Amino acid sequence: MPILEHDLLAALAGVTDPHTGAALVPANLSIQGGDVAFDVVLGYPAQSLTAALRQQLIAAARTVAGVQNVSANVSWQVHSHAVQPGVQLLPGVKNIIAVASGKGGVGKSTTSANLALALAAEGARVGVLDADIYGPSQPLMFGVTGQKPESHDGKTMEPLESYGVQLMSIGFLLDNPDQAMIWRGPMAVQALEQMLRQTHWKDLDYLVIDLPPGTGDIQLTMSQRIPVTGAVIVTTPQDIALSDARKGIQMFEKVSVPILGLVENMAMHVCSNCGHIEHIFGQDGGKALARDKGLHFLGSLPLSLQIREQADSGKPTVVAAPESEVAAIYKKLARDVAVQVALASTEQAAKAPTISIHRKR
Ligand SMILES: Nc1ncnc2c1ncn2[C@@H]1O[C@H](COP(=O)(O)OP(=O)(O)OP(=O)(O)O)[C@@H](O)[C@H]1O
Repeated sequence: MPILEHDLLAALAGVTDPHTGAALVPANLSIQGGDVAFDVVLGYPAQSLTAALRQQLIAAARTVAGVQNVSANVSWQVHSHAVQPGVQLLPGVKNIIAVASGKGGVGKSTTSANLALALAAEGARVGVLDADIYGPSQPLMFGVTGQKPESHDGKTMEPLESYGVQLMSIGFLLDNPDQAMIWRGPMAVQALEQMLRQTHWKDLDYLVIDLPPGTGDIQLTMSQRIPVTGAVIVTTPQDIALSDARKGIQMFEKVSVPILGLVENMAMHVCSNCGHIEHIFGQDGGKALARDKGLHFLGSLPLSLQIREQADSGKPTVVAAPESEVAAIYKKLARDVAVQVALASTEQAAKAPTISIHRKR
């Protein structure tokens, strides 16, 4: 019995992308006798999902009359993103994700580190730029305190590498890690931009930038000068953090940087003795803010001793306890961010004028 392509496509469309909910579109479809072969390419790193999706697609194809053998290949590819007009692109970097918070101490650096490690765990090539001049904490979180970046040509710096992630931090360039940075805005922006552009980033799908907290001149100028794909806002559910997060959102809106979503950190505390849940910083404030501003809600992280201890010991949760519930939240969050990056690219492409080239006869 001949396989009807229409029936096959309808069956495959029943398998949806776990993050976007959209039907998966098979490419390179071939039908020969009872043999069916096709590829599915996701637009975000999804190493942990491909095997299960492949099984679902094979099972769906086998429901179609006449299908005997199915060969399905599920892979993913990250595309680079168009950036704000007039901003110089960064060689070796496809997408830049800025992680920002209005208020200090809400967990922006912890989220940046775990986000980067979770993207890497999903198979992406990832870098982190620690631009937090007030308290560079990535060297500590990645266990590379005291190490210095090398330069092979006297012009560019080689990023350090930890857990497969390329790393550059303002902290590597200070002689004394406890030294306070007392830079005025323009000087800080210049130093940060230099550090960004003079690092020899190698073939990155994503560069995560841990921005300094606040919404002042430094953050505003950096968002204008750095080719940012989009921003992730980190907040706690506490009113004061939410009010500062609102200012952060306004800042990115002002400079036309898309906001990829909002993370609610320290959302609840689970007592390690009795399991009782307490909302120390308030309940669902981040969710409500995301709803109010029409932003994608990326998820909630608990206030957890494990998150704090693992980050402090130079091994953030995603690498210290990769099978834990918390690591699963970070990995889902990372895939969600990557999906938002891919969607931002599509939207940007849709806004761009279509250019058709006609050959002169
Ligand atoms: N979900 C969490 N549970 C427990 N502790 C956390 C959590 N998130 C962050 N922390 C801890 O809170 C402190 C502040 O976190 P972090 O340095 O990530 O915040 P930040 O917003 O980057 O701060 P800064 O304003 O200094 O840049 C750190 O000690 C960190 O380990």
